[in-house]
Amino acid sequence: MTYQSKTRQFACDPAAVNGASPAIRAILEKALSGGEVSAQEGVALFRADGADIDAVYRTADTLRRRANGDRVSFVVNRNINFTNICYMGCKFCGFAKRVEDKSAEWLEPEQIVERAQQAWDRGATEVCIQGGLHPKMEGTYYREIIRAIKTALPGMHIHAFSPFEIWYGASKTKMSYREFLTDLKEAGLDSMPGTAAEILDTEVRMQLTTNKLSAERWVEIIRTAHEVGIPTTATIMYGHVDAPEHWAAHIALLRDIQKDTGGFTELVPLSFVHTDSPLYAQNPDKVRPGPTAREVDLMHAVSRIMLHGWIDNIQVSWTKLGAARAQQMLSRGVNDLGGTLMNESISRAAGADHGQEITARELVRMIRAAGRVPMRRNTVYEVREVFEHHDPEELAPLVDRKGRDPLAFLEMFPERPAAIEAAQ
Ligand SMILES: C[S@@+](CC[C@H](N)C(=O)[O-])C[C@H]1O[C@@H](n2cnc3c(N)ncnc32)[C@H](O)[C@@H]1O
Ligand SMILES: Nc1c(NC[C@H](O)[C@H](O)[C@H](O)CO)[nH]c(=O)[nH]c1=O
Ligand SMILES: N[C@@H](Cc1ccc(O)cc1)C(=O)O
Ligand code: SF4
Repeated sequence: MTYQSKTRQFACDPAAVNGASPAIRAILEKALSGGEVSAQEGVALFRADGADIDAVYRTADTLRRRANGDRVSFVVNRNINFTNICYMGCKFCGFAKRVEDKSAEWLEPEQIVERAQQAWDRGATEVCIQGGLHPKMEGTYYREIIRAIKTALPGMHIHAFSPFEIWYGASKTKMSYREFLTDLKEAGLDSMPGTAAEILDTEVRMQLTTNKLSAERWVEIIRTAHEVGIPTTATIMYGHVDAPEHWAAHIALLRDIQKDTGGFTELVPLSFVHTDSPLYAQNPDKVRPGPTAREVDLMHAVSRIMLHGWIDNIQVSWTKLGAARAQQMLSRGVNDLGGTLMNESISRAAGADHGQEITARELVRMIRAAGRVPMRRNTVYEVREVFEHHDPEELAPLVDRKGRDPLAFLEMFPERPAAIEAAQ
């Protein structure tokens, strides 16, 4: 079955393309009238300059408004990295530690459940769980984590395990990807992060990592997840040894998968954090220190344009960019600010300094300050509450589980609870 696009529309908006050069104008007009921007045309958009850049941004903003209106969404969630012990040696990663390292961490199922329970008590609807590929870990541990959480918190959405972790679990249990994914779904896995994608290009991957899942396997596992009914996010990690050709091909590949499966919920561009990354430290002449500001703007805008009608949620990662830049991306085609996260570690381990958590209240304020309407969603983009009123006193009491107003509930914690603060 082919997934049908819901938001393809066929009206060009001349104001968006005013002032652009003929070549760029033609591409943008095609996008605005419902046509598909090819990978080659995507490269031209990534290379846009001068007045062309503004036309790219205006087009992305117009398409964003058509797809999402004025709403900007976010999800109340907690990030749980159950181990940072990993020997895969991805060169860009500052998160992985060896068993003997002082900061090495391993969480038992009870500790994971305890963190999930604290998150639930603060109004979280999702736990986002990923970890290192611990050499001694049993492949059955992934299932164990899911069962432990679902037993204690049947209503918590479990967004967990990258395709690389699925590859690892399937190899260790000697199951096929389909069997392993079906088993996890049966245990309660609700959706998966589309991380481990990095850049889906063999030559780039060879420079980033020697042991990581190939691009072909990433695609195979993602397609299988979608086929067995597990939706996933999609990511691209950019700004290191890559170029516009890789970005446009990567986005076009995601679009092709989506046409077949409809299983992607969103795209999250992840800017490479170079500060404490071995990749940059070992080769500062060849590796870029993350994307430039212009590249960050264009990545969000061109993703919106190329994916329009196929993946209509473009998320900005505040952990990579910080709140102020994340807010600016709302005029570059972005309609989602991701999760509150509570404990962010992967970006911090690579040297990012944007904090561990943004509260729901802060996100609401950020979105309002950008003139948009905040919307709390669940992981699969179902609306949970819309904050239409600009006066916080007027906020309709938007009721979540057990009749509780989750924002009122969050207010009970003006400070982060000590247990959350202490958790790494
Ligand atoms: C740290 S891994 C955890 C899951 C699992 N170990 C894996 O590799 O799939 C999750 C993702 O974090 C991102 N990441 C790691 N280091 C990064 C860095 N220095 N800058 C930006 N993103 C990074 C990568 O996209 C990676 O796939
Ligand atoms: N956990 C991290 C995320 N997660 C993305 C969202 O919070 C969420 O899980 C998704 O929106 C589900 O729909 N993003 C980061 O950049 N860093 C994280 O650690
Ligand atoms: N944004 C990803 C998860 C993620 C986790 C850690 C990162 O460093 C980056 C991304 C997802 O939900 O699909
Ligand atoms: S990106 Fe994932 S697999 Fe690679 S070293 Fe880091 S934690 Fe391990």
